[in-house]
Amino acid sequence: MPKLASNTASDSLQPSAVLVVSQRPRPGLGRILPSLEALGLPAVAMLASQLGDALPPPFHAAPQQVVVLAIDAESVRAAWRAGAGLVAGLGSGKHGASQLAAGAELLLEAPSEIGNGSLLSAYAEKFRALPDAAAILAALAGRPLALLFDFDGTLAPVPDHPADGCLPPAMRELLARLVARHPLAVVSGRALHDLATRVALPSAYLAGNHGLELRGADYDPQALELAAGWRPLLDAVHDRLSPLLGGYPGCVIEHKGVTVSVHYRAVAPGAAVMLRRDVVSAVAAFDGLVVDGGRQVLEIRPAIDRDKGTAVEWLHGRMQRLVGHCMPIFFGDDLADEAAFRAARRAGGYGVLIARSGRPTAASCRLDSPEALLAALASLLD
Ligand SMILES: O=P(O)(O)OC[C@H]1O[C@H](O[C@H]2O[C@H](CO)[C@@H](O)[C@H](O)[C@H]2O)[C@H](O)[C@@H](O)[C@@H]1O
Repeated sequence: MPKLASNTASDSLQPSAVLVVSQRPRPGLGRILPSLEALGLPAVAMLASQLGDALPPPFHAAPQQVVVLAIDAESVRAAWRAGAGLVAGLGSGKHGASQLAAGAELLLEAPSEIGNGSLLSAYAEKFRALPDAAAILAALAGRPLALLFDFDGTLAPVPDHPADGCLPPAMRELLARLVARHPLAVVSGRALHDLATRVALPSAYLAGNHGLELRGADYDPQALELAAGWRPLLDAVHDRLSPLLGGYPGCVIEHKGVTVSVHYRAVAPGAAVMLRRDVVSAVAAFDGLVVDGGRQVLEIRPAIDRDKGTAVEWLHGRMQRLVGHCMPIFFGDDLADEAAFRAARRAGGYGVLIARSGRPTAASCRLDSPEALLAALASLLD
């Protein structure tokens, strides 16, 4: 069966589910699920070892859309690594203190506190009031950093048409100065050759097609070979979708070699709902592909463990081999950037969300726009 991912664009400040997580099986845990469900959320209990690098998808929730109620410190750490939207602890005394020390953002001392709604309000407040990244970046000036950027919506304004995305001259000039001090990468959903032309910074690392294509001071032949093997399938899905999407005025289909984007920014809103449904059911006929949702775009890609997060891990590893320890900071704006935020966070760095207002995210701070990013980055040169 084809795998259809459920990465849909939602800016709601309400979580989609609560996971009750413990390190060891605890038969009594099921008793607290009804009080969580009374908050209006689906709730399931699971073991910390089931969380892995990203949360499993009960109810098709992305990690940042989930609250974890952790029963012990190890579960707090596992939830944090997996990118849960909010990590709360449940326990009192020393037990609770160890959960706070492990990174719990909120502590409920007893199950009776579940009903007070603090889980939901802490979740909404966290994302409504994401810290200003400008102050954080200014404090990092002079430290060894690895700077990793998304392209569209982050370094460059989102264009009306895919062909029009371009790096503003002031941003290019600033990046050229930054790359002389810090290893720097651009990690994009665009094809690598397209990205390389638009970025035009010879010493920057590049990742195209959401991490399926990588380019740096050296190459990763394994990743490139892997990507090439998927081309025939992507050709076939492109050929299937092209005539279908001809019936949707304004729709743009972009074949990027190993992924395909369907842009519906200019499609009438009512028709866009049908377009999304048609694309998902057409792709379901092809084994081995997933459809991810972005902002006014559907991204069709191979169902393999490569994304912007794996790209950040690979690039950061390469950079550290060249320059020694450096803290990764990933700047991004869209849902595909969440995996990269999680990877930066796991490596002890930061994600910076570029957005006019907060939304559930694994980023730890926010800037309003590419223009605000330009100003904040300049402080790294002070
Ligand atoms: O990962 P990124 O660098 O942010 O690239 C994501 C996609 O960017 C481009 O699409 C963007 O512009 C489109 C034209 O207006 C718009 O429809 C879409 O919503 C934007 O995301 C690019 O064309 C895609 O290939 C990238 O995957």
